[in-house]
Amino acid sequence: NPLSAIPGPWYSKWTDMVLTYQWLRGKRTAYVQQLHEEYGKVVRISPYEVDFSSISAAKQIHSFTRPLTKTNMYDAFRNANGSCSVFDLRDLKQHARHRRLLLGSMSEASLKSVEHIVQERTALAMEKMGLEMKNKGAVDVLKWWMFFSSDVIGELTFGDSFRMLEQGQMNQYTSDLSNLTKMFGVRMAFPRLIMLASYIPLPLFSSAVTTHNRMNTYAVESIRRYEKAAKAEPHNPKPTLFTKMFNANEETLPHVEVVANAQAYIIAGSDTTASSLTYLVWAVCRDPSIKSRLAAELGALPDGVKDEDLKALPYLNQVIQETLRCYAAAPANLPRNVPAGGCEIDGYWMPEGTEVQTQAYSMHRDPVVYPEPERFNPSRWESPSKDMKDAFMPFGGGARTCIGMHLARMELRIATAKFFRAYPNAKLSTLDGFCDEDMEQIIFFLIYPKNKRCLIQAL
Ligand code: HEM
Repeated sequence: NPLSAIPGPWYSKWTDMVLTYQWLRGKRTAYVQQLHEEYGKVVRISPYEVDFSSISAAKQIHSFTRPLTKTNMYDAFRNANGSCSVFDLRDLKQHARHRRLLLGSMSEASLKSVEHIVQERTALAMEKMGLEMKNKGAVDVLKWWMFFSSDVIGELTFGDSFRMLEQGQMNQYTSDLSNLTKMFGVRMAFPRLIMLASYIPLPLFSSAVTTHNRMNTYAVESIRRYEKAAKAEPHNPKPTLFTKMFNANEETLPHVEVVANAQAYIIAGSDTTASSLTYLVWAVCRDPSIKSRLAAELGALPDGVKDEDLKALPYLNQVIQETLRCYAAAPANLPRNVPAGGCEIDGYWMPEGTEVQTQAYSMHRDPVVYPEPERFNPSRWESPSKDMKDAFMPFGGGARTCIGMHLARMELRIATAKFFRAYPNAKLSTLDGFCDEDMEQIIFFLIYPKNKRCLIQAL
C-alpha cells in the first residue's frame, strides 16, 4: 500500500477509531494539528485518510480548474428530503449549475445594494446589546450576533428577516441553529446509525434527526413567505440573493433543490458569521492595546460611515484577518476524493479512493508562515508575505470557495465598526463566572465556544 510510506502514528494504518473518538469530543481538528506538529506537513490520520498542511497540496486539492470532488462525508449535510445543495453536491457539473444561479448576487458589486439592510440590522443589534448591558451588567454577544446574522441571511435571501433581534430570546429555531454543529458532528461520525435513528432509542441520534428535519421545515417556510410576498406584489418583487434561483424553472432546478439551497444558506450564513464576530470581540477585548488602537481608528470616522470607507481602514481589516486566521469558523477537514488512476501530492503517491484533506486550523498555525501562531496579533497583516496570503484559507479554496465570503466580510466590517464605536471601553465580564475557559474552541465542522456564551461589559 503506497500510503504506508506516509508518516503518522502506527495505529492510523489499522483503524480510524482514535480519529472518531476525537471527532466526537469536538477535538479532531486539534488532534490532527498535534499530528502535524509531530510528523510534519503530510500525515496519515486513518487507513484511508491523509491530511496535508502545505500550500502546494492545498492548491492542488482545492484547485479552481481541476478540483478534486467532495467525499461522502458531505452527505451528512444533505437536506432531509434527500436533495443536494451547492454546498454538498459532489458532482462537478451539477455543482457548477447551482453555483451559476447563486454567484452573481453574492459578488462584492451586487452586495452594495443590500448594505443598508446589514447597516439597519447592526444598528438594532447595538441597541439591544446596550439594553442587556444596562439591565444585566453584561451582554452575551454570542447570542446577539447569532440573532443578527440569522436575521441578515433571512432578509437577504427570502426578503423577510426571522425577527430574532426584535424577539430577543432563544427559540426553537435559534437553539436548533446553535446545536447544528454538534448535530452534524454526530451525523458525520455515524452516517449509517443515523439512517436507523428512528429505531435506536438514543437521544443523541434521534435529536440529530429531528433537528435536521426541522431545518428543512424552516427552509420550506421561508420560501413560502417569500412566495406569498411576491404574489402580493407581482410587479415589484423584492430582489433577493435567491432571485435567480426562485426564477429558475422546474427543469433547471427542481423545487426540492431550491429548498436544499435555502437550508444551506440558513446554516452556512448564520453560525459562521456569529462565531467569527464573537471571537473577534473577545480577542480584541482581551488585549487593551489592540482594543484602543482599533477604537481610535473607528472613533475618528464620521457618523453614517459606509462599507466602502471601512474597506480602506488598515487596522480594522487586520483585526478581521487575524480573527479569521485564529478563529476560522469552518477550520476543520475539507475532505476530497483522489480521482480514478490516483495522483501524486507533495511527492507522495495517493491511490484512487484515498481521502485527502486540508484543514485551515493547521494551515493557519504554520510557525514558519505565521511566527508565534497562537498569538492574536493583527499587526502581522500590515504587509503580509505571499506565503501568508497563500496559506490563508478560512473560506476554503478553488472552485468550492465560500459563496458568502463577501457578504461575511461586509457583516464583519460593519458590525465590528459599530460595536467598537458604540462601546470603545468594552471589556470581558466576570459575571456568572465567565472566563477564558468558556471560549475554548470546540470544533466539529464549524467552531463554537465551549460554553456557548461570551459575556462583555462596557459600562
Ligand atoms: C465568516 C463566515 C464564513 C466562513 C468562515 C465560511 C467558510 C466556508 C468554508 C471554509 C467553505 C468551504 C467548505 C468546503 O469546502 O467544504 C464554505 C462554503 C460555503 N459557504 Fe461559507 N463561510 C462563511 C460565511 C458564509 C455565508 C454568510 C454564507 C451565505 C450564504 C455562506 C455560504 C456558503 C456556501 C453556500 C458554501 C458552499 C460553496 C460551494 O461549495 O460552492 N458562507 N464557507
